[in-house]
Amino acid sequence: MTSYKSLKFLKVENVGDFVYKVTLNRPEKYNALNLEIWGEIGDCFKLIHDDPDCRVVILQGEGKHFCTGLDMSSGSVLGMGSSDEQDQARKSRATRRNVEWMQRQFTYVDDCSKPVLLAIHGYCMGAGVDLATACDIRYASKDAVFSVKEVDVGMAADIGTLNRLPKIVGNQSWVKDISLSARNFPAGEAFQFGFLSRVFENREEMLTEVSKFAKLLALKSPIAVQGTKHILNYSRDHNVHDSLTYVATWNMSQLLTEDVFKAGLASMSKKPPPPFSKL
Ligand SMILES: CCC/C=C/C=C/C(=O)SCCNC(=O)CCNC(=O)[C@H](O)C(C)(C)COP(=O)(O)OP(=O)(O)OC[C@H]1O[C@@H](n2cnc3c(N)ncnc32)[C@H](O)[C@@H]1OP(=O)(O)O
Repeated sequence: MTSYKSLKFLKVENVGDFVYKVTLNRPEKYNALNLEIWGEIGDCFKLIHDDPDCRVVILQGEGKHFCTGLDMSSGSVLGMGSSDEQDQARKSRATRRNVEWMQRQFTYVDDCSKPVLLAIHGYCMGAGVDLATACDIRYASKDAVFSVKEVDVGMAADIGTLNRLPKIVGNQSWVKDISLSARNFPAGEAFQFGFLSRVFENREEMLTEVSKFAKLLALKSPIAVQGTKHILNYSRDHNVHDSLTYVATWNMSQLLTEDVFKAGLASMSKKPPPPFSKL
């Protein structure tokens, strides 16, 4: 069974106060994603999903860059699981399975019950952008450079960017501009179009501020925070009517939490929130 300690390319730290820090840890390759690290991302966020000691995650990259995308030296990712003896249809099915597996690993981040705050520095390319779109809140330092690089390596991006990014920024024209051209664009532009929440002068300042924000979220009711992420994701993927029906049903049970009373009392008396039970 996977544990945090068994992960080779991801460093997972419980930094206290219910905050976990997850670091892509392959700095000598600028955190390029081979299949092992790809799978570890999924394994890690599956664990975090049910971990009562974690209420908020900070995701970052070790070294000079956050992530330069797919590991271009790891051979044909797409051919995995197929053999020369197979006919074309069977080979194609294997390709489909591989792409879906890769998509799933990032979807574990999107579906993770805990909010994932992403701190980007340096390059964020290709699969790095795919991963970023699966996170809940994105920050970057001024030095960050982005590229939806896939067109320049001969493919349509298929791990999330083309699916999630338009919903994040709500601007098809800009998404097509950056995705068709595969051009580099700076953090300021990513902020301007709504991909980032904030841009910081440097990485150090970003990590300090993101840690403060993570601690703030972790002090709040986990029932309320996790419910809010879940409902926002649901409403992103459904129409307003269905989403209203869903949140009414969700809150049939979740409004019965003791947290409503505890948080409400603290809020009314202008006191800091009380400690909430683990979830
Ligand atoms: C079904 C598939 C679904 C997934 C699709 C995903 C697609 C994508 O992610 S597209 C984007 C792919 N990434 C790239 O094309 C970037 C490739 N890297 C570069 O262009 C340069 O490394 C870069 C401009 C980022 C930096 O250049 P610089 O001169 O500063 O450094 P380098 O000497 O090139 O790199 C340092 C070492 O890191 C290795 N490396 C960096 N990125 C990758 C990568 N993506 N894949 C494999 N290796 C990478 C680089 O080879 C150097 O290693 P070494 O030679 O051992 O020192």
